[in-house]
Amino acid sequence: MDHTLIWNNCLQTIRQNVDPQSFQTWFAPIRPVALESNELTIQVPHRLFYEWLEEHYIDVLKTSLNQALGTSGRLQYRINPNRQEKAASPSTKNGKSNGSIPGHQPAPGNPFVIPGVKRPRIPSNLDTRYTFDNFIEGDCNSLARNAAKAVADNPGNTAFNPLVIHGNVGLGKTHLLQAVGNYISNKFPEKAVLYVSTDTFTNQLVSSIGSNTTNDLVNWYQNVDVLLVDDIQQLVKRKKTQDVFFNLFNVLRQNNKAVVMTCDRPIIELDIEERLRSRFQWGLSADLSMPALETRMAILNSKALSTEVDIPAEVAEFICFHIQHNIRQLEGVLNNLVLHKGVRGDDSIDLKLAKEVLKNFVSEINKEVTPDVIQRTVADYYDLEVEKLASSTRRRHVVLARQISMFLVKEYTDQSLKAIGRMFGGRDHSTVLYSIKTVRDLMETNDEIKKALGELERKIRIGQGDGELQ
Ligand SMILES: Nc1ncnc2c1ncn2[C@@H]1O[C@H](COP(=O)(O)OP(=O)(O)OP(=O)(O)O)[C@@H](O)[C@H]1O
Repeated sequence: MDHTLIWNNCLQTIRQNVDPQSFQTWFAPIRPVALESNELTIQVPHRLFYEWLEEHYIDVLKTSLNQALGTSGRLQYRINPNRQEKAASPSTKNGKSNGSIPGHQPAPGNPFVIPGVKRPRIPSNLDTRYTFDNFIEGDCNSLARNAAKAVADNPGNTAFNPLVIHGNVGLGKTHLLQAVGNYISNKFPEKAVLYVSTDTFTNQLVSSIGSNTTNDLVNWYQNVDVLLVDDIQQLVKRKKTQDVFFNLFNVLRQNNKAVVMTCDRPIIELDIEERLRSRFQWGLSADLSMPALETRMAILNSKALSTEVDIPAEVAEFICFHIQHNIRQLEGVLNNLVLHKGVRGDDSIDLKLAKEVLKNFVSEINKEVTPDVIQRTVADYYDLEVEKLASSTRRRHVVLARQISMFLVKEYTDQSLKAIGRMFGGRDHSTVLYSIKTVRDLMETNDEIKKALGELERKIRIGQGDGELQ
């Protein structure tokens, strides 16, 4: 029997077992090429295609083969050599021509091209404003920043792949992701870099399913050397996107293509298929946490410099004291300051203006010194999470920060010893008393502590916009 006849018999069985769209997408492009000793060889357009078949249609393929060739029938895949060559050819990489060549399959369509608009290159979708040079480094981000730079220096050849950068809203994930792309685009112009949000990828997938071009979509993505995917938390609840992304990710990784992704939570907390999660965990996961006061001030100053505005140090400190959780908000304050300054027709940015602007960003600018303000100031000063102050940790620098906080709360507020104990993790009043005495003694004997307390008291007053600033 001839291979075409056998494959047509297989197709009949398959047609009865899969929906018409899947049949069209995954079986119509297959070509039978040989039949030898009960082994049928079929040609598939590309490697991902074959992996997809193995993953999703192995049972139906087996059944159809059993029916056509008996239980001893075997299946062999061959990847279309024309298609492979074409995918790797520089002309496709640069996206020069998507037109069909006689005897060849047409190159996969560029999913970023809006119909009717000619886009000759793979568009990297990069925003050139985001670079490593203008990313301010601090303890909060140094692992992520250094890992991103390592990928940028040596794309696809780092010890870890993928790199996942995770962190809360507005802490610089997209900035770093884009910085990787911009750096590589400059240093290795021959590399095809692509930045895509998970939402865009999903939309492309949905529209490709509608037009039966999913193969083209995944094939096109395989031409990318560096794939930068933003906001992978958007994969949650999108089963089909997870499936396609899983296969694409495998192919890219097998081919030493660099993959960098961002996520708003650690991968372990991402509710996605286990196989995908474990793939993501192969690489390095680096988090971005909230920058300490000094780093926030450095970021604000750097943004102010690039906007050519001058913010006095005390005003910057006042702003950064209040904007703690989101650098995007810090930029928002800066933009508003510039705007108000223009409207006022005055050149200076002072504390009064900063207070006015800040009212739109924080619910309350503290009028009085509260225990909360003190705790935040001390935690910031010692570069600790504020929760640590109420924890049971006995680490020396945490204990010192806790004792100083208790001392300051007693000095600046009318809270009782019992109430202070409660706010520091349910400690009893004698512990509070002991802490206060310890700090008093240290102030007498230890210059460093004395200096730290002076600085902390200054910060607490600045936090209120009080003290020597007015
Ligand atoms: N360390 C930093 N140095 C300089 N700019 C920073 C830094 N961190 C954040 N930014 C700036 O803060 C803004 C918000 O950053 P970005 O958009 O990268 O946040 P994100 O973590 O991706 O937020 P989202 O979760 O909302 O997508 C950007 O304009 C970015 O330039």
